[in-house]
Amino acid sequence: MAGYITVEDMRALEANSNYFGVSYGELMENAGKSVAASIISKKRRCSVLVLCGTGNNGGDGFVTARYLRRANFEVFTVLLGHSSGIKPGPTSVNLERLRAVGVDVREIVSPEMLPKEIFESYDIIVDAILGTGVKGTPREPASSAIDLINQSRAYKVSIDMPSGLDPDTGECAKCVKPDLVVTFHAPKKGLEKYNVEVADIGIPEKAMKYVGPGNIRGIKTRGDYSHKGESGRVLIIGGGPYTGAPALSGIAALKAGADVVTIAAPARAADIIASFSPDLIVKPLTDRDILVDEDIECLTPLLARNDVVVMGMGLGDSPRTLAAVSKIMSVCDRIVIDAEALRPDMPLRGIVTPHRGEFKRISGEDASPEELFASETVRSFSESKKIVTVLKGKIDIISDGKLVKFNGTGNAGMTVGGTGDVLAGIIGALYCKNSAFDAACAGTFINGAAGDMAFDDKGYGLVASDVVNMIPYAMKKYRHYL
Ligand SMILES: NC(=O)C1=CN([C@@H]2O[C@H](COP(=O)(O)OP(=O)(O)OC[C@H]3O[C@@H](n4cnc5c(N)ncnc54)[C@H](O)[C@@H]3O)[C@@H](O)[C@H]2O)[C@H](O)CC1
Ligand SMILES: [K+]
Repeated sequence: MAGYITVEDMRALEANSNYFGVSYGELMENAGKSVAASIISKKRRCSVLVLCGTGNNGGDGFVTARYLRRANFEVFTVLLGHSSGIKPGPTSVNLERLRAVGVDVREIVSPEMLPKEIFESYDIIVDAILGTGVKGTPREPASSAIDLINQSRAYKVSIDMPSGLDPDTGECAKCVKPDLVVTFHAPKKGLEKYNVEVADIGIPEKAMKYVGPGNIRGIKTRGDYSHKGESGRVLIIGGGPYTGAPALSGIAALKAGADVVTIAAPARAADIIASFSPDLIVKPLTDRDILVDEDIECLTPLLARNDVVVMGMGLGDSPRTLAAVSKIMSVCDRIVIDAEALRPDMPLRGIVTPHRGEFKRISGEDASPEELFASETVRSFSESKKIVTVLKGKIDIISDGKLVKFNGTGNAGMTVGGTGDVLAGIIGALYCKNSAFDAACAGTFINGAAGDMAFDDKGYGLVASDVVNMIPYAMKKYRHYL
C-alpha cells in the first residue's frame, strides 16, 4: 500500500488535479463509481440505504447511489440537511442527476424526522455523511443517524472514511463503525484499524509530480492579524559590480510578502540600489566596490535580526568577496544562495537556485535538461549536501534530497536577465514562514506564473521588473484556487 496521506495533502492533490485537467466532478464520479463497484463485487442485487451529508462526501454518496441503481439495486437516499445547504458544484449536480434517474432523495433536517425503521429494513447502508471536511463531533441530524447506523444489522460501507472520524489521527468522539471503508487514492493513518479498500479516482500523475495551486494554498504569508516584521525579514547581501540584481531580489521579496527587506551592498552600489525604490532599506558596506571580510563585523547584527538571508546576486567574483561569502554562508542556516555565490568550494546550505551552468559548477554534473528531468541527479546532489536545490530550466527541478517536484510555469521570455534574482527574492520571502522545500516549490511556481502573466502582457518584450510587478497577482490568483 502507498504511504499514508494527510487530509491537507489530499486537498492539495485535488486542487492540483483540477489545475492539471481532471476536475472535481470527474474525481467525484470516479469516487462514487468505485464505491458502487466494490459493493457490486461483494453483494448480489439487494436493497441499499444511502445516507448523504451536504458536503462532497455526500456527493460521492449520490454518485454511488446512481451506479447502484443502474446495477438494479433497490436504492433509497437520505440527505441529512436541506438541499439548499449544498454549495453549488459537483455535489449539487449529482443530487440532481440522481433525482433525474428516478431515485428518491428524502431531505431530513432534524433527528425527529429520521425514519428509524428504515435502518433495519435495508441490506446495506452506505455512509456518505462526513468525510475529510468533518469539524468536531458530529452535530444533528448526523449524530442520531450515526447511532442508528451503528445499531443496524445491515452491512455498512463508509465512503472515504467512517463519518465522524479524524482521518489523520483516527480520533473519533462519535463515528460510524463500518464493515468496509472505501477510501480514495491512498490510505489515511487514521484508518489503520479498519477494513479498507483504496480506490484510484484518477488523480493525474502530474498533480503529484508537479507543483500546482495545491502546493500554494498552504503557504503561510502575511495574515490578517500580522504585526510589522511578523511576515518575515529578509537580508539581501548582494551588489557591487552589479546593482540591479539585488534590487530586483529585494523588491520581489517585498511583493512576495516579506515585511522588511534590507539590502547590504558595497558603498558605491548601495546609493544606486537605494535609488531604485523607497521600499528598500539599504545598508552600505565598508568598501566602495566589493564585499570584503571587514564587512562581516557590521553584517553580524543584521544576520541575527533577519529571518532569511539571500546572497550572491551582483556580488562579482573577486577572491576577497568570495572569501567573505564563504564565511557569511557558514554562519547562516536559513539562506538562499544564488549566482556568484554558487561555487563548489562554498559551504552550501539552505536553498540553492542554480541554472544549468551553475549546477555543473557546484555538482560537476553537466546533463541536458531532459536528462536531468528524467534522472535523480538533483535529488542525490541535494541529499549529499543536505540542501534544497532549485535547478532552473524549462521545467524546474526542485528537491530536498528525498522528494522531487517539477515546475512547469514560466516561459522562454524569462531568459531575460534578472529573473533568477526575482526567483531568489520570492523564495527568500516565503522561506521566512515555510519550510525550505515548500518555499522553494511555491516560490518557483509563483515566479513562473508571474512570468507567464508578464508574457501575456508584453510577450518577449518582458523584462525582469515586469515579472516582479506580476508577483502579487500570481499569488492572488493561485492562493484562492480551489
Ligand atoms: N480528496 C479527493 O480527491 C476527493 C474527495 N472527495 C470527497 O470529498 C470529501 C470532502 O468533502 P468536503 O465537502 O470537504 O467535506 P465533507 O463532505 O467531509 O463534510 C463537509 C460537510 O459536513 C458538514 N460538517 C462538518 N463538520 C460537521 C459536524 N461535526 N457535524 C455535522 N456536519 C458537519 C459541513 O457543514 C459540510 O456541509 C472527501 O471525504 C471525499 O469523500 C471527492 O468527492 C472525490 C475526490
Ligand atoms: K463517510
